[in-house]
Amino acid sequence: MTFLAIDIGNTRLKWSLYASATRDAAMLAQGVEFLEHIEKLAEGGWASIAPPRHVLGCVVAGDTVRRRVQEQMEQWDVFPQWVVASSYEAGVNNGYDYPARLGADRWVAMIGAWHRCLARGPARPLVVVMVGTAVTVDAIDASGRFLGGLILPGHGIMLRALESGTAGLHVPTGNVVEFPTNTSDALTSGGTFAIAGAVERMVAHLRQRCGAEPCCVMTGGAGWKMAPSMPSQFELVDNLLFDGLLEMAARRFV
Ligand SMILES: Nc1ncnc2c1ncn2[C@@H]1O[C@H](COP(=O)(O)OP(=O)(O)O)[C@@H](O)[C@H]1O
Ligand SMILES: CC(C)(COP(=O)(O)O)[C@@H](O)C(=O)NCCC(=O)O
Ligand SMILES: [K+]
Repeated sequence: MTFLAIDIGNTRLKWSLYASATRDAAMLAQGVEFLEHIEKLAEGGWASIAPPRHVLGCVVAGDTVRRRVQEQMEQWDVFPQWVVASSYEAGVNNGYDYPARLGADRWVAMIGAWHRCLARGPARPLVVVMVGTAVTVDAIDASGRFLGGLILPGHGIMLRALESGTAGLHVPTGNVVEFPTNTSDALTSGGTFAIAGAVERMVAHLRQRCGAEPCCVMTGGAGWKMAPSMPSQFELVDNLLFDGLLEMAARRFV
């Protein structure tokens, strides 16, 4: 009864195989593939795993990528399900104007984070930050309603935008410092504090809106880069998307 969870972002595909589609399932195998290399999954990471009984994935990288990944599953007799954000799932209400237009990865991350915080105590408002190709900063109130969220460029996109829009900003990666005194540090610190600042504003807005201190969770491939510069209450969670997919799978595949 193994279960394969897949998270396809705009840069990388992440997958995780579980012994069952249940909340505390044992993880059997995990892998990461850059989108340029997803044709190799069937003969690479997925060649040696037992055929999964269920597959649930979220994809924000477009239909062509999704089809290419599905082709890699033809060796198995399984019909993958792909998450589409809806108006309600797994305890979370979706306040987006058009619920289905919310990125599936944001929806899954919020559901994972919501249950993670609930497992620790009474419901609190929640801020979920995902630092991937883009950065998203999403807010949920203490009743489980997604109130709305921010989308920002990620580190790579910010740097490329500055490089292509100016004549003099082609420099190596720098360090994050409070008062940068060279171009490299100025660019790296600018990007990092742009993200940290947006996050601080969202935490403040949510605290004000709900009148309670939010639970704060961060995830994503570039989360470790942001961690030292984040407001102190943030917890970095590597498997948040997979936690969310497991929550959903436990309800779908019973
Ligand atoms: N080893 C790495 N290789 C490439 N990018 C990395 C690596 N470690 C962290 N990153 C950062 O993580 C981002 C990709 O994170 P990820 O969560 O996989 O994004 P997405 O979900 O959008 O595909 C990259 O934009 C990069 O900034
Ligand atoms: C905001 C995103 C581009 C983030 O993508 P990622 O950085 O995870 O690759 C993705 O969630 C997306 O395409 N969302 C759809 C638009 C929306 O959420 O409003
Ligand atoms: K992502």
